[in-house]
Order: sequence, then structure tokens, then C-alpha cells
Amino acid sequence: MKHVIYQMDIIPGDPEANRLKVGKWVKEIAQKEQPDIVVLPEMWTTAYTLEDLENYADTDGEPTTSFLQHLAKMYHINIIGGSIANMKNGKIYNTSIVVNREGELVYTYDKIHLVPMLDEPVYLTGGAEKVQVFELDGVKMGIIICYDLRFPELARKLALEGAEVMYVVAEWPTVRKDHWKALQIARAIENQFFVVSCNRIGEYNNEDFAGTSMMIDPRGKILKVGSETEEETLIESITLDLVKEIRKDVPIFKSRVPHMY
Ligand SMILES: O=C(O)CCC(=O)C(=O)O
Repeated sequence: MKHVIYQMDIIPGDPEANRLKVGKWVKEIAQKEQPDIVVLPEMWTTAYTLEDLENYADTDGEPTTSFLQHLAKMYHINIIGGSIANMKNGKIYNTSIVVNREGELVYTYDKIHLVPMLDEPVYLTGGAEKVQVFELDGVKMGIIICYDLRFPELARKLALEGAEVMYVVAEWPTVRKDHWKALQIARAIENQFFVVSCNRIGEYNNEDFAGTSMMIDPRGKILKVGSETEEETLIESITLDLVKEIRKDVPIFKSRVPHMY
């Protein structure tokens, strides 16, 4: 499965400009690389313009969902659409969107864990629906958003439901970049699945973002890693057989004794 990650810089508070930017990038990369899956970062339409999100947020996922569906169908690619600020019933959520090659909306997820360090709980509402796995090209997968990475029980639930790949879409700050790297590797090793992440780079509101988007295999080997500061496109194919291989070699899912803890 050929993956392409867009480690992008985000234009603050200008969803239309960011959609144009993503549309241009998808067109180029789809024609040049014919990827199976492209991955976008967290809150890529607005950046963390929290105080003004009422003006910039999508409503019930639109217009961004239709925009991604159109791109997916046109270029016949699956899209892990990062996340967007999304107004629903007067509340704003941080919502991930996943679209398949046919342009069908496969899954949405509202970020459950809101970040106190960035004042997210003041401006956003936490998701109230349970995380689930979804399928693209017949493969079970999961998606989490940024701060969710700190909650291993969330990643474990996805693994237990059969996820072989977990996507992490993020705007993770540079100040905690060591945590970003270590936690991704840990989640891959402990769940024996691929971790594919997309973090933004650049700066907003005196916060630098850490880039370092990654593709990590189920043994914890880093297959690809982005720079800390540059807008980049990362390209790598993953071989899903590795999930079965490591789970046979080190059978942690058979060794678990959940009723003891
Ligand atoms: O957990 C962290 O250190 C960063 C989390 C974050 O920036 C986010 O969820 O947007």
C-alpha cells in the first residue's frame, strides 16, 4: 500500500486557501506517484485559530467532506483527511474524515481527548462517539488525533478490533517533540501494527510545530521520517504481511491476560 503524507504548513484562518493548496498537491502527487492512500494533518483547513473558529469551521463537515470526496473519486485514491474544525448543533468538534477511492465517506471521528495545554477544551467539544476501525481496500485501520496518542488504551482498542494500520494526524508542538517520536514508536511496538503519522510544520501564535511525520512498521522500525521544519511529501509503501509475521514471532495478543488487569 503506497502511502503519501503531506507534512504541510497551514495558512491560518483561510480554509479556502488551504483547500486550494491541498487540491493542487493531491493532483500533482496522484498523477506522479499513483498512491493508494494520502494523509493530511490535523486542523488543516484553519490551523489552531481557536478564538475565531466560529467563522472558519465547516458545518456538518461541509464543504470539506465534499471537496475530499471529489478529489478521491477524481484521482482514484483513498484519503485520510486529517481533521477539520467542524460545527455541529452549535458546538465545534475536531473531526477526522476518511474517504475511499470511490469518493465514499467511510468514517468520521471527533477527537475525544482535548488538549488542556492548547486551551482546546475552552473552544472545542470532545467527541462522544466510540472509536471504531474502518476499512480501506479491504484493510482494517484506525485513526487518532494528536493528543490521543498519549492514551495507549485507545490505540489498543483499535488493535483488538483488528486494525493493522493506525494513522495519527497532528499539530504537535516542537516543545514536546521527543514525546511525539517516542510515543509513536511505542504504540507501533506494543500493538504490532503500522503507525503512519502526519504532523504540520511551521508556526502559529508563538507555537512551533514539530513535523517529523513518520511511517513505523509493526516491529518499531522507522521506515520514513520527515524533517522538523520543512514542508515535505513523504512517500513509502507498507507491506501488511509484516503484521502477521511479528504477531507470530512475538505473540503478545495470545499472551494477554486481560482479566488480571
Ligand atoms: O500532547 C501533546 O503534547 C500535544 C497535543 C496537541 O498538540 C494536540 O492534540 O493538538
